[in-house]
Amino acid sequence: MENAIEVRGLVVDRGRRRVLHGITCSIPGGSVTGLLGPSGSGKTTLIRAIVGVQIVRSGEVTVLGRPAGSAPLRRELGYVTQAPSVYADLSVRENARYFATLLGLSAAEADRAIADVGLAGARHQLVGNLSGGQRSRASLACALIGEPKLLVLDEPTVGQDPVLRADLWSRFHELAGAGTTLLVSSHVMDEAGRCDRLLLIRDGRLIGDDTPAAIRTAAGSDDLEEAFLRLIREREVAA
Ligand SMILES: Nc1ncnc2c1ncn2[C@@H]1O[C@H](COP(=O)(O)OP(=O)(O)OP(=O)(O)O)[C@@H](O)[C@H]1O
Repeated sequence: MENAIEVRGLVVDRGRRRVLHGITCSIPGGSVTGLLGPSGSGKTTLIRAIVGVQIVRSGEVTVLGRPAGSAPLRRELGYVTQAPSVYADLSVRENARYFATLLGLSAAEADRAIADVGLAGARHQLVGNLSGGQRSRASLACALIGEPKLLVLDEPTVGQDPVLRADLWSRFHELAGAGTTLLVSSHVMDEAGRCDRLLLIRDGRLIGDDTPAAIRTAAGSDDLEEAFLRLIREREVAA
């Protein structure tokens, strides 16, 4: 399958610190790729470079065949940040309909996205009165409107209960089955096994880029958390 994202030699400095040290990876189209790593390892920075809002020191990021951040990508890409980006003083439905209108889409598209994230029952509630997990889902619904070709989700399952998390992951795979590419960051290792591919990042360097099965085999552990730790130790020994 063709790659939806190509990252070559990406170096990013934030403040006075180098936070990405020459990342190179490819993300195949129509797949769910997990971006896993500890807090502060550079996941959000890599995501920001992919969505085109990060100043980069050097390297190249190509998204759907165009340089990251190019204007035509705006309609092709849905980005959900860690902080929900919805209006607190509007209802779930008003938010979704507002985003649909911006894209020239119908109210029905907005309602479908709300149902997709399991918020149909709360559609008339003000976003400001929702729980944190519901607010994240409202944000996700707005990103789903218009069926973007690429969905970049920064920790979308934080604060969700196990049933909803499972539902969201099923939805991600349905979307991928229909051709959407998803890049999903998480620091929850039990979610890693749900991805088609994994990018493991630590201290701004990629230490794994493969399927969960291949990462388990390479590290000699069925447990992905343990496999990740072994990969870290191997690199420390080699350094
Ligand atoms: N605006 C900024 N100015 C300076 N340094 C920053 C800035 N934003 C992030 N950093 C630093 O860049 C590094 C990578 O941060 P990043 O947010 O990409 O990590 P992360 O893996 O997404 O973490 P988390 O899982 O906690 O969200 C961290 O060391 C962080 O302190």
